[in-house]
Amino acid sequence: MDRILVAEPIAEEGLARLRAAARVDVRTDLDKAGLIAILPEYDALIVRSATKVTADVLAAGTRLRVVGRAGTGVDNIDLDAATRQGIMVVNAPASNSVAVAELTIGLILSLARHIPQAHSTVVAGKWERNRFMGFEVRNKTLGLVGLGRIGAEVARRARGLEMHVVAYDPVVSTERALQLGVTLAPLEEVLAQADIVSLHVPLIDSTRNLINAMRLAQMKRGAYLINAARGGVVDETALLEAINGGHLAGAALDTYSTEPPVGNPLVGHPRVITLPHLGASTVEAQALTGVDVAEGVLVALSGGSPHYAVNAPYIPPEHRGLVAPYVDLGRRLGMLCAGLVHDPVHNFEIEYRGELATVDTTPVRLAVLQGLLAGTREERVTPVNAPILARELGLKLTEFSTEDAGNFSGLLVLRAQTSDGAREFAGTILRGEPHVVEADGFWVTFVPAGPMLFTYHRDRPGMIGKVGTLLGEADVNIASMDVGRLAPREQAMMVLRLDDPVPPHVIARLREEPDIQHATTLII
Ligand SMILES: NC(=O)C1=CN([C@@H]2O[C@H](COP(=O)(O)OP(=O)(O)OC[C@H]3O[C@@H](n4cnc5c(N)ncnc54)[C@H](O)[C@@H]3O)[C@@H](O)[C@H]2O)C=CC1
Ligand SMILES: O=C(O)C(=O)COP(=O)(O)O
Repeated sequence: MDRILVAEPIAEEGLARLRAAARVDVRTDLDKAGLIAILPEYDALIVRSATKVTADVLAAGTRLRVVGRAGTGVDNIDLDAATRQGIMVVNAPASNSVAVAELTIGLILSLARHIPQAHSTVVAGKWERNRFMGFEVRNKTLGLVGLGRIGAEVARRARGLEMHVVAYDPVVSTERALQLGVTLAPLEEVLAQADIVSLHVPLIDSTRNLINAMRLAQMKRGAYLINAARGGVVDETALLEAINGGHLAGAALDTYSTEPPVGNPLVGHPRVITLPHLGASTVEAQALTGVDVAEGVLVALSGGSPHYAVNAPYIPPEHRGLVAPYVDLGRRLGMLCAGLVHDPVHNFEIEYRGELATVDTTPVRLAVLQGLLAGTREERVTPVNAPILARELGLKLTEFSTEDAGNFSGLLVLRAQTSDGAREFAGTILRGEPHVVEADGFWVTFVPAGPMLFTYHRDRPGMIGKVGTLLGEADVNIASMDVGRLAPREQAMMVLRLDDPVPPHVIARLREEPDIQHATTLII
């Protein structure tokens, strides 16, 4: 049974799903050294934003197949290191958008009416009704930087408050913006027009310190900044200067460059509202997040295609039933080809025929690459790191589709082009199970699974008996057998599926047979 380490609090709904399918340990007490010490025992790790899943943490996860982020931002996970190690990263980005948007509206109104500051004075026994003159947000302009899931939810709600909304987002279409009642504009115009600017971009290389001194200077004098995205998007020193210098009226922050923001001079500033990264902290968002991340992690552990995979392709539900068995077949076909073709290969070709020609076959390609590389590397090869490894090796792959699949509904063909010509392997799905129908140019039919023996031999009476006797003497049980040949008494291939691995001395004996040119055993 798979073991899952949950390193930060997630909702009971999510834990229940995980516990139904795996052994789950909730350990929210671990520091980095403690995490590294126990991670080798786990197949999956689940975190929120506080755990830094750095390259050295991932390196300790020798069994780790998936990291689940119970939330949206994955800036605390070293995605490159995870990808290189073949570890899938999944998150739950659809679950907390409304929670963050509602908090943002709370911050807009808090800034406009000084709600937190006024509350503190009453608690302190004061009654200062003239000190906290506010302004109405109606007819004011909200500038959004990032109009993705959260930005869009904020826009809808701000429109309900009768605000004008302008936004900068390099990928959002004008149609989408129009639907939301938002005017798109370049970043400097958004900053110049807005009375309140709110950030809703991910922390990635291109957004780090996006809101720097120059951008802050482009903001309207007396405007406010809200950051419930990530601290690293704002140059916090420049922000403090902009507030102290009087260019900005204030700010509201939920996120900081370092969390908790110990020693951060913005904390405690009379014109800065500070929250302890509460954007996602609603009962509803946490319940959804827990369930989404649990599902993603469990699908990843089962070798499937999770909905929210950050570093792996996603198969749309309508194609899943069709594509999933070919993903399995692709990996096995790749292993078979790598196991039987030992000549240098100039180029691999994948041909998708019949029903496969109509769907997105990216996951099949990744699985073929995984199969081709699986036996050649010290590190684990998965669909996540297979493309990087293939690129590093200079492996060339071309793909094409053909609608015709002969008598099959779909056919996956893998061809290895060598200087001696093409070596062809093909498979299909029969009764829901992957079957090879062509192995190295021979028409044989078998399920590629478990210990297998392949002989390349001359078709002669008694060959099958000889091989059977040798295996029998070594107590190797034969599960199934098939023979393909180019012509009677010509070149042939025998394929045996076995219940037990073939001992090396049996292979050596087979290779001594004058009519057997090659005998190879593979475990697929
Ligand atoms: N405070 C909190 O507790 C939470 C914070 N977040 C943060 O909010 C971020 C956004 O979340 P979603 O809206 O769900 O992500 P999303 O991916 O749906 O939207 C992000 C948008 O930012 C845009 N963008 C990227 N670079 C940009 C740039 N340089 N300028 C302007 N726009 C740019 C993208 O095109 C995209 O439309 C997350 O990555 C996370 O860091 C998310 C959830 C909770
Ligand atoms: O989902 C996100 O990106 C968040 O920032 C929420 O973080 P949290 O899960 O509350 O640590």
